[in-house]
Amino acid sequence: MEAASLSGVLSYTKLSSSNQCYSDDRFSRRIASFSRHSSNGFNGVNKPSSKALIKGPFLSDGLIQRRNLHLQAICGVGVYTLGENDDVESHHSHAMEEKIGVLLLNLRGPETLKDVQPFLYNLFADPDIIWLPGLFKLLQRPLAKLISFLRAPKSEEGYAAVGGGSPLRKITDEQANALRMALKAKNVNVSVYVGMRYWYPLTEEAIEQLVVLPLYPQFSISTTGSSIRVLQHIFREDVYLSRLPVSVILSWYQRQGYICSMADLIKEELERFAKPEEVMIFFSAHGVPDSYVEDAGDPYKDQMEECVYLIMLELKSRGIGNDHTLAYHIRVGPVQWLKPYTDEVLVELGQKGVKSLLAVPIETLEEIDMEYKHLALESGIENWGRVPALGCTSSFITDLADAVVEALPSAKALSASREAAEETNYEPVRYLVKLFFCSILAFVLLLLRPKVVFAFRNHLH
Ligand SMILES: C=CC1=C(C)c2cc3[nH]c(cc4nc(cc5[nH]c(cc1n2)c(C)c5CCC(=O)O)C(CCC(=O)O)=C4C)c(C)c3C=C
Ligand SMILES: [Fe+2]
Repeated sequence: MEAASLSGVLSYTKLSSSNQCYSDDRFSRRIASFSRHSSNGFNGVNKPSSKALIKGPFLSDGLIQRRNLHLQAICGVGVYTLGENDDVESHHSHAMEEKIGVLLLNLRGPETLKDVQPFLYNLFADPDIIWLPGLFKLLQRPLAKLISFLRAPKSEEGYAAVGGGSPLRKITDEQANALRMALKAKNVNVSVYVGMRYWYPLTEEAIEQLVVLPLYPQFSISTTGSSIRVLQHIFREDVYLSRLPVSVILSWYQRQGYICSMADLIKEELERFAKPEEVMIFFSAHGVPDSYVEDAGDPYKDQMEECVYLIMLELKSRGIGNDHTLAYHIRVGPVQWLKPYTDEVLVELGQKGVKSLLAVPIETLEEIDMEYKHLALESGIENWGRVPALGCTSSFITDLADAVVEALPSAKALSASREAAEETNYEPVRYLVKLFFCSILAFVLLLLRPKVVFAFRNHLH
């Protein structure tokens, strides 16, 4: 298992659809609601921290070298904590007796169609999602606005087809509850938090140790990485949090429990076909731009390929030797994304005479069923099946609970106090220069708007 401590849980706050102002780069504004599933059944929202972050509104990260360093720091093998202050004692003993919190990180999709554009804005305003070079970074927010408006109609169509909103929040809440129960069954009493907003209940409840569990099996800079980065900043702001022993589970795609649960689901769905042995197993994963992998060393592609290999190995050990393919969906903007692309592969498979196909989505993207099923059937595939999401499958949740227990001994304070962080990060002159350039560029962009809109529209649709 790969694990580390904090730094980005909050991008799930960032991706919140409910309030566009969270996209403001000040982390304090990103702290919105967060819900808790604890033994006493409380599930509430608290007011935001009054301790706003003092950092300048533009984060200084973004350079590829820095990203590489960041990745080196957080992609180690084994349970690893990101504590920056080596003086802080690591807590290896009595973990079970301490008051433990588990923080689940997941993307919070738009809950209604009205939320789609603000959700997209928050997503594109994230410097870990859209990387702009040099001074172009100053355009992040105006560009995010523009792209979100252009992309919104296509996204809305997708969400309208699945009931008008993302099911992720509900699924994550259910998983939180199931995980708490699974840990209780192992005699580990925890409070499980979802989303990571309003950090203060942790303080109020005197949580003594925290495990951060992103609900992404594979690590990517744009998901777990982004979240961890933001979380780390937030923790620096608070004396209590900066000392809290924390471990982060960076990825869990290779865990036996996850692999076996996926194999179980695939086997079950294969059996529904008239000739299971002739079915092509089609893994479809969310894409990332090529540059994430090529230039910044994002391990996502390698981890995805290894994950598919392990699932197929498990199936083979059960006597299932079907053909399989891995492709990537979601492309945004005029850059190369991981290939092969799901839509292209489906057409090719149909043309090659594949008649039966079982889609295995690695994330809960409902468009697999809508858009891609339609495309597959049009391309000559006759029998379509789809593996359901793992959701609260008990073998899967039990394995996540084991992952939490295994991560406990490695918890270590995040530390690096706010004062220290400010010294290194708060640069008022730099901030003012950026603000100045940003205003000019935003103004120019507004003047050019019709042309820019036209150019982007061609790429986005
Ligand atoms: C713009 C770039 C994007 C990157 C990079 C990216 C990485 C990434 N995302 C997920 C998981 C999910 N993404 C989801 C929706 C979604 N993602 C993007 C863009 C990027 N994602 C967009 C524009 C959207 C909205 C849908 C659309 O317009 O097509 C979802 C679905 C959430 C839901 O509402 O249910 C998930 C899950 C991963 C794992 C990842 C990097 C590996
Ligand atoms: Fe995405």
